[in-house]
Amino acid sequence: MRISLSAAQREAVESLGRPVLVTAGAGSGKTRTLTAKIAYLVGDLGYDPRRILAITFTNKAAEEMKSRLRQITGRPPQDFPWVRTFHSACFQILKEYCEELGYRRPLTIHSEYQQKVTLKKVLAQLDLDSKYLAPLRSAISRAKNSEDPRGYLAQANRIPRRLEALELYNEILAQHNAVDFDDILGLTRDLLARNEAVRERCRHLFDYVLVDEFQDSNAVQCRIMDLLVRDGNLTVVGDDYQSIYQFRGADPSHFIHFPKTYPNAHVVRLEENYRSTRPIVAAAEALIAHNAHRLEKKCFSRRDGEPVEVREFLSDEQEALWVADTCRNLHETRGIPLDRMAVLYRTRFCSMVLEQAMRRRGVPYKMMGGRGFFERREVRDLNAYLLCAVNPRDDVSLEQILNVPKRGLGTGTLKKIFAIGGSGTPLREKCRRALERGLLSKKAARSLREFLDLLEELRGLPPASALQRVVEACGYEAYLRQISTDEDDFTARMENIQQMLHAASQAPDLETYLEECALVTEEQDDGDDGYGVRLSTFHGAKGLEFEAVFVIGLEEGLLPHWRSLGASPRGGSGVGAEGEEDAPGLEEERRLLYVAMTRAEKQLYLSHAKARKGDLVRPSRFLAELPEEHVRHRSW
Ligand SMILES: Nc1ncnc2c1ncn2[C@@H]1O[C@H](COP(=O)(O)OP(=O)(O)OP(=O)(O)O)[C@@H](O)[C@H]1O
Repeated sequence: MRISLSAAQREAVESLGRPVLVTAGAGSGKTRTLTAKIAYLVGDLGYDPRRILAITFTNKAAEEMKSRLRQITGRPPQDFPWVRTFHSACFQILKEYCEELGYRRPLTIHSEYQQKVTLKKVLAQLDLDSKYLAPLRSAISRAKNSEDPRGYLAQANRIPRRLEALELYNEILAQHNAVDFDDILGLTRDLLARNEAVRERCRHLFDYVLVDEFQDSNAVQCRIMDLLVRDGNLTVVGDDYQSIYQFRGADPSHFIHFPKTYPNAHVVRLEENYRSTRPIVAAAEALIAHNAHRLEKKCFSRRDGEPVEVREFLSDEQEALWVADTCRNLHETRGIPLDRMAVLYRTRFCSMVLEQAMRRRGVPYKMMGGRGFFERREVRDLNAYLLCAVNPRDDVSLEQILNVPKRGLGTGTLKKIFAIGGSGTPLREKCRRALERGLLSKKAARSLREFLDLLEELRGLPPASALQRVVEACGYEAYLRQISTDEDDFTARMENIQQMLHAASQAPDLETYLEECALVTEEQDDGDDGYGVRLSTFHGAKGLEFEAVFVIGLEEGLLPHWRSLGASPRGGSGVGAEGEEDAPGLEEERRLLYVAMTRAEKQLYLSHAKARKGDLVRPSRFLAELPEEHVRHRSW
């Protein structure tokens, strides 16, 4: 099968022999072009698909790309082992060479939960208030994604003793023979940069490198890419207008300066938008033109359509009811399926009023980006058993399940166990010593012995059997009944376990299963399934498209968000006269609105209320930047 391509898309596909930068607008077929290029390399030019590294933004996008490649080339997904996210690709390298960095095999990845538990311990050891947990976690994450982590952290002066905290945190990770999500990139960069033999071996793994969503790459990712590419065999694709992860360290300047970094680069522009109508594209273009930092391109659409509608409401409740009514109306009068409509908002709290309105009006809806699957309690608990089986030094996981479900190890018993040995003694060892020394009651000792034996037994089992064994041996179902709020909650949790069993049955061994879990932990659950209007944050809607889109809450303080401007919640102190605001922050907020607007194919509604959460608010300044000829204003 061949994909039909425009002349510009074909130019991007067939350009070889030097680095290619595809700078493209929203809905211009970026992913389509990248997939077509891989198919071209493999099908037309005879490249070995196993030697093509193609980086996607999410694991889901990697799966979609492989399934698309199967349709086009007829080759199964396992023929494309290097279609992966940056983290997943780097972890393949890191786990192979981890001994060079002083780790043992298997190297494990600490999840968000494990990271938080460890950081709480760090704060306690340094006598720091627990209020520093969130700021410390994000500062460490950003530091690890920068070129100079200690230098970066030194500036985060809101957090006392932060450099010591970083050191202690890294020490604990090393004791657990684990890395965190951000280390995966930083350590791979260090490995490739400092170890010439490893670098050469890794560079010769790939004949061609492609990167999707390049605008959201950070400094470390760009450096890794640079270290892996040979002979200019590189194509990056992206849209700097859609860079919305600066708060996480992404830096669109790598994209913007690509032609400077690679002076022989071939730049291809994809400017035709195949998704949205002309008024939508024109409105989004006019908005983004207010950003000073961007690569020039002229996006257009050939499809006619209705103007973008801007609505004003008295309150957020009124806005939400109108959205619910209009969704129903669009469904009944125009036949638009509810799951082809989306309501998008800047921050999560906006969804509460919306959900109430949807329920009142009986409009089915589906929240996107809820708690990630792997962060749910039952999933976390059961995986912790497997983590302990694989890594006897994973104290965080062991502590988590030592008495879950309850196995008669009371607080007194646990205290005795924890007191054995020094802080460097692994918890598993402490448990063993407690048994040897006969410190526990008969009942507690029997229970602990059974628990440790179970962990040993799990080691040798295939992943699905290991999970099943934990559920049975620990009476996990009965435990879930106790903690579930009602029958529906219990059923949902049991379904999650079924889902885990299915995922586990696809993995060849425990290590691979756990690695895959850890690598998707950071991704949001996208709520693909189920019928109903999609409710999502702007960030969660990245890459998606809907026939009708409602962008709500276009008010100062919410968009641009006060935090992005360095202001206070009510817009008071912090922001001075115009020009004093944080310009990069403001530009990122504008890009966020650009992303939200360009999700719409045919209908786009932008709305704001005069009062939100009971506070009086002003319309967003971005509304005044939209072109009058493509906008229709309506008030309540
Ligand atoms: N040459 C083409 N002919 C017809 N339709 C196309 C063409 N290229 C892309 N499309 C369609 O345009 C829509 C947008 O494509 P795609 O999702 O790949 O764009 P994108 O650039 O990744 O979008 P965004 O960055 O906004 O998420 C899709 O529905 C796709 O099928």
